[in-house]
Amino acid sequence: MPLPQLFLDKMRELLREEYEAFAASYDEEKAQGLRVNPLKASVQEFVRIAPFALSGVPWASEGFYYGKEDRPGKHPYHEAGLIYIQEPSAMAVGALVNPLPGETVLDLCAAPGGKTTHLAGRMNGEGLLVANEPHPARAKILSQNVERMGVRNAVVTNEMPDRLAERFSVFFDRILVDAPCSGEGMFRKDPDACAEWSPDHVTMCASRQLDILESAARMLKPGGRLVYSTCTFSPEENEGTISRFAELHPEFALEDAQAYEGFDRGRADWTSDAAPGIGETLRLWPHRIRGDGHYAAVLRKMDGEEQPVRRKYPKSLTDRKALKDYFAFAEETLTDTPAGEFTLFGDQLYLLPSGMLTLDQLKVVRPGWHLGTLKKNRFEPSHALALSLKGEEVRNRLSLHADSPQTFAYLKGEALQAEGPKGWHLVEVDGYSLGWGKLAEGTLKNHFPKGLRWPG
Ligand SMILES: C[S@@+](CC[C@H](N)C(=O)[O-])C[C@H]1O[C@@H](n2cnc3c(N)ncnc32)[C@H](O)[C@@H]1O
Repeated sequence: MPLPQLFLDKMRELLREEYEAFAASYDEEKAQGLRVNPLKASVQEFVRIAPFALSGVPWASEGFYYGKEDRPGKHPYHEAGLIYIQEPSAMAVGALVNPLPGETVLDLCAAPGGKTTHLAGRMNGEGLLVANEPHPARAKILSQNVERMGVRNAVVTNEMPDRLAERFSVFFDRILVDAPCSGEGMFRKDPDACAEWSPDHVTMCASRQLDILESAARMLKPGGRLVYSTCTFSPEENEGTISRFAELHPEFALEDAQAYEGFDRGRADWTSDAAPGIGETLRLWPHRIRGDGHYAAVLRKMDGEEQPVRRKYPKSLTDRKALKDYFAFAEETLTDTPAGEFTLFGDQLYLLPSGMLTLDQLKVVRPGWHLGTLKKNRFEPSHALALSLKGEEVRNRLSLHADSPQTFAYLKGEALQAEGPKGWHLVEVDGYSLGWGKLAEGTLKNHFPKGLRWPG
């Protein structure tokens, strides 16, 4: 699709002598990236077993470029949640948020989950991660990715930012606003962004970004870190949005966003009344690095009110009778029973991450770690539970190799022949959990979810 002429004219004016190199980058092959999921495997472990031509992405320790011939998205390791396919520049953002285990973190515009799963990996299952996405269908995909990556401590909500801000005022240590934008950096892969582009659309995006940041500001604790990012070049949505926000919020200061070779800085001369520190923000250009276009700013909330309201925490489910079948399953199948604050959504049983507030009256896709379904007189474990378990946490497992025909048969939904005790078995690929099977009389009934099965 041809690029909008008004866009090209504007870029020519901004970039001057660099414009030709920039324009030529749209005809070059896109850099392909994947990120290793440390909840499943260490980077060293993955590099040892991966059948791909990998080379490191300099700005993210978990990130790699892969070869032209590689198809990591179609490998069993992808189903096992060992990897997330992510555009390399996008990995710079999660690295800037850099949450620590135990912190309270919000990803406000999170679908499909590239950055959320990056943050979850760095949190190592400790603390609370709220991943929000207002678009319902996209929120569902976000939740599926959170599950595939075996994340235990995430809640997925489907709300507008201002609704979340009412509940979570002054609550988070770190917030990421990976804002909806005009997507100029994605024109190569997203023809819709290209077709939708207009100067008015850029203006509308900038105004929406400011609204989203306004809600984020209300939810951040004093001392907390706010990271703002876009995948567009327009100064209105980058230096412009951040400068307007800084004008309205003197309690926020821009901090130095760590730059790597080839990264550029935000341009004070590309917006009116540039915020002090706009030169500490980052611009990633496709003609300067191996990756798409991005912008990122790191802000710190220097002061502000402390926790203003009485918090409402969820009522815990104490009905041991309702949980009886779950505990029986766990005792029989797992070496250690996951426990804590349980909650039921219909017949679906979840464990809430610790420190979570009540989710009453909010739209929630996933209130925590999905354990499974309470059926009549029995408990059926979820796929999410399988993917979050390590082999040693399960009594019975069926270990397969990535290139074994049995692995592909399992992924297609076929039953497998197997020996062992009757009951639930964790199916693993090279030691990484892939899903459940239920064994009886030498046949392992396939519980790999129907919607995820590979074509036969
Ligand atoms: C750039 S994408 C996020 C990509 C995501 N962070 C990732 O790494 O996979 C922006 C997201 O913001 C969502 N969005 C649209 N309007 C929004 C709003 N008013 N508030 C919050 N998010 C919004 C879009 O549906 C989209 O999923």
